[in-house]
Formats: sequence, C-alpha cells, structure tokens
Amino acid sequence: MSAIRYELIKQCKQSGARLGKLHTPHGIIETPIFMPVGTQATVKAMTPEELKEIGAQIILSNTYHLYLRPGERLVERAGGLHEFMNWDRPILTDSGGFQVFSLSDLRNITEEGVTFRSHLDGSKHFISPEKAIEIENALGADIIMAFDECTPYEADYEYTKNSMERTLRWAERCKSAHKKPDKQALFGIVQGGMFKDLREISAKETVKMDFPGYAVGGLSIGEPKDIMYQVLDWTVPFLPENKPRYLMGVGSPDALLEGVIRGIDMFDCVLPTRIARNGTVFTSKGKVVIKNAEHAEDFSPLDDECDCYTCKNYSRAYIRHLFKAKEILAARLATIHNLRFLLKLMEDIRRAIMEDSLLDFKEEFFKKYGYTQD
Ligand SMILES: CNc1nc2c(CC[C@H]3O[C@@H](OC)[C@H](O)[C@@H]3OC)c3nc(N)[nH]c(=O)c3cc2[nH]1
Repeated sequence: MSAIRYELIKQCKQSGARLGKLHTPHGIIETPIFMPVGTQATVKAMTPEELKEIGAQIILSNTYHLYLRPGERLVERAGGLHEFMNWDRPILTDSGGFQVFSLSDLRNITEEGVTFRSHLDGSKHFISPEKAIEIENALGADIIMAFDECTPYEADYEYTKNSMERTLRWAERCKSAHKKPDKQALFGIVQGGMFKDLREISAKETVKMDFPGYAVGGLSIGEPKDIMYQVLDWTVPFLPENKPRYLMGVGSPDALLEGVIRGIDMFDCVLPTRIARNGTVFTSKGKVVIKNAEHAEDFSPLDDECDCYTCKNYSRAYIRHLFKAKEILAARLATIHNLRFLLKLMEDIRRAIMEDSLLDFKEEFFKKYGYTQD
C-alpha cells in the first residue's frame, strides 16, 4: 500500500502532456504542478497563508540542509516538518544527494556513501542511502527522494555509467531502508547523464524496482536546454503512465512548457524565488529587471495580466523604490509575484490540456513572452 495514488485524468491529444491528480496523505495535488522550494523549511519571504493564497499545493524542503541545521531529530520532536513549519499540505524532500555534491567540500564517494564537510562549519559528515532515508523518515514529508549521485554534466561515458549503476544499487538500499512506505512515498531517480543508452538502462532498471513515482535527475545542471529536452525524449517513454514523473530543478516558463509537453507532471526550481530577491520578475511579456531606471516613474503594475496581491496593490515605481532602498518588503512583493506567475502558468497549462489546446497555448505564450519559436 503506497502513500500516494496518481490518477490520470486526461492524456493530451496534441502532445505527451497529461492532466492528473496526485492523492497524498496531506491532500490532492493537481498536475502538472510547479512546487515552490523551501530548502530550509521555509519558502523564503513567504508565510504558509501567502503560499496558499497564490495557489501553492505542495512545497519542497531539503534533507541536506535540515540534517545540518536544525537536525532531523529536532524536527521529529517538533512533530515533523508539517508541524514545525505550519504547512498542512503536501511536502516533498530531496535526499541531499545534489547538495552534498554541489554545496559541500566533498571528501569522498564510495559504494557505502559520501563523506563531506558541512558548508556551514566545515564539520565532517557521512551520508549513506540508509542514512538519507532515516533523515527523510524523521522529517516526515509525503514524498521523499532516493539518495543518488547527480552525475556532473561534463562527466564522460565511463564515469556516467559507473555513477548511474551505483545510483541503481543505492536505490535498492533506499527501498530496503524505507520504514514508512504507507506514509511517505519514495521516488526513484533516473540518471544516465547525456547518454541515450545509459538513460534507457537507468529508467528501465529503476522502474523494475516499482517506486510510486519517478524523478528524472541529472538535468538542469548547465546543459543547453535542447540537450535537456532530448534527454527527456530518451527517458520519459520508459516511465509508467500510471505514476507521476518529476523533473528536478526545472522552473523557467519555457522549460516548464517543454517539460509538460514531454509528459512531466512535477517541477521544482529555486529560480523564481531567487531572482525575485535580486529584483528580476517574470511578466507575460518576458522578464523585467525592476531596478532599471526606466521603471522609476512607471506607475503601472509589474504585469497588467497578473492577479497577484503585488500587482493588485503596488506599482513598478514603488517596487523599484523598495529595492533601491534595500527594504525587506521588496523581496516579499517580488517573490509573491514570481511564484504566482509560475503557479498561474501551470493553471493555464492544466486548462489547455483539458481543452486539447496546449500547443496553441504554448505558441501564444511564447510569442507574447518573447521566446523565439524553435
Ligand atoms: C537546479 N537544478 C537541479 N537541481 C537538482 C536537484 C536538487 C533539487 C533540490 O535542490 C534544491 O534546489 C536547488 C531544492 O530543495 C530541490 O529539492 C528537491 C537534484 N536532486 C537530486 N537528488 N538528484 C538530481 O539529479 C538533481 C538534479 C538537479 N538539477
């Protein structure tokens, strides 16, 4: 008995896109969905109420960060992540594989696991597949990720093959170590780098382990977008239709559309919240750098097609002023807007799938946004 159930509502007639409902212990998620990232048990600058207000259905947190600070046992004693951060809807945690390789001074990768130094204080740590699952079980997210190696983009065939095969062995160990499959759904992660045959092997062997959902890992790590789309074309066909597919680390408007068209159901990315704090916002006519002088006396909203709190109440001139004055409210208003922009884009995508007009929607969106049609 798994913790989640994926319900395929409709297969798009124009593409590989699908409309679905993901039933979880903390509620139903409509897919395709964008998942705001709350790495340290908070989506930066947002309260849970504001996240609900903009339509967030599931948020992410991160095992590596929470293990290092405040510690998974403290979160467990607080009643788990939902209690600790006052979020009663679904949560997904990554296994920490990516952060160990990208954030810490990596010491050593062995069959057993990874030894690394904390990016916070340089202290030495060891995480194995079993340890990662133990941490995720303590945190209590509805969906948890297997411990994997996100193979670097520039890795050669030999390294990628060995890394992918180890990730498969680690996936087996994660499955065996998982204590609560009825409460927390463990997703397998497909690797294989930029190599067609390795992607096919990784997908087939991961699916044989029968996970309740599958992530496509090892992408959005510096490769050109057309390579990412090519890898999706190689990988998604081997994933079962009756299970959710999650493309890790992807969140620009064009990549969301291209991923949905290739059959991806779930996306996460720090981009919208990170660029918001630096004063770059999404609009239906492309990205806007609000600190630019041209907006100094622009009393219109960030985006006249946006329904968010920021666009209903504040002008570009005011938001630019806040950024120039380094006011905390600047980050909050820009974050509310950027997250609402992506969540609304996913609502529009879900509607387009329902109406069998997704490719037409994409063409119209790209034209307005200023993407050149490939
Ligand atoms: C950005 N591109 C990208 N991110 C990636 C992440 C981190 C997402 C996680 O890291 C945090 O955001 C940086 C978020 O907390 C997210 O949580 C799921 C990945 N995680 C794992 N375990 N395996 C992968 O192959 C992988 C690939 C990625 N590509």
